[in-house]
Amino acid sequence: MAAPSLYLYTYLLSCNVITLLLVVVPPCAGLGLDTVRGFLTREEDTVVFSLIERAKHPLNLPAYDDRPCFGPAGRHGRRNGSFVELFVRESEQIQAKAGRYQSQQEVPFFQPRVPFTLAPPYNFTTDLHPGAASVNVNDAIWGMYFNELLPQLANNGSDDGNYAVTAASDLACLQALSRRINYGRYVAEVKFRGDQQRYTALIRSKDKDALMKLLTSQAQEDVVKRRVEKKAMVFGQDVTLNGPTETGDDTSSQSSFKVAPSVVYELYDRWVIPLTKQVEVEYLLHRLD
Ligand SMILES: C=C(O[C@@H]1C=C(C(=O)O)C=C[C@H]1O)C(=O)O
Repeated sequence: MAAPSLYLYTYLLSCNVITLLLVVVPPCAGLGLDTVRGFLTREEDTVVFSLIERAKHPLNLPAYDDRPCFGPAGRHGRRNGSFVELFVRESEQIQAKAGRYQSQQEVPFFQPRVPFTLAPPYNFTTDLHPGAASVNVNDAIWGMYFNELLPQLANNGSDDGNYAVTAASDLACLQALSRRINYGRYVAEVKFRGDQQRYTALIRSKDKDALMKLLTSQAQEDVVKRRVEKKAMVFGQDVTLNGPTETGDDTSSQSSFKVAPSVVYELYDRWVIPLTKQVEVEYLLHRLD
């Protein structure tokens, strides 16, 4: 049985067919720049809606206190992070058990402690290079979300004690942002496959600046920022059956939208796009591992 395949292999190799196949056919066809950009465009909807949801609630500061007056005490009587941290950690555990992180598109903020047992296994596609697949910037996303974005997002109402609902909204925002930003791994994979020679040279010389320059498209970034600002205007209107929508034409003030479109623009400008590009560079640096 083995002999014919060995002969065939030797014959194909001698014709350089295998080498040709390996070079011309990428290991996972079907992933292209249009496809990955289409994914990012759809993710914008999820990000904007999650921000609109969180903006319904007041800040609810006690939920973010590292020494909360509620929640289980940790070992030696020490508190185990804030209520929100606990909420995210435990929610991720059940989602890990249900298989969420079997997909490479999903990256948890905390290491899952439990095996995936709740659902039948699914054969997720593995488009990423194994040596680079674990690259992510979830720590930076966590800090940015709580320190920079949330204070601009939450409404000005007083504490309503509804911490579980507030934390669930935070989790939705964090997961949407994480999926969007860490999807930079897929974008980088596509760009690498599209220009292997140039990327390989820069990866070998570990030239981060040149990699950043090569993967950047300023025109695309401008489109993305203007589009998310517009989505915040369109999705953030009050819809009524009588006459035109009550708010939301381009001349309305920022405060008449559920989330200020300028906050969404700035979020993408200062954080989402730069962090996505950071993921792309980090991924590429491990692309030949
Ligand atoms: C994601 C891409 O790579 C970079 C990052 C972008 C983004 O985060 O939206 C947009 C353009 C590029 O500078 C891309 O080319 O689409």
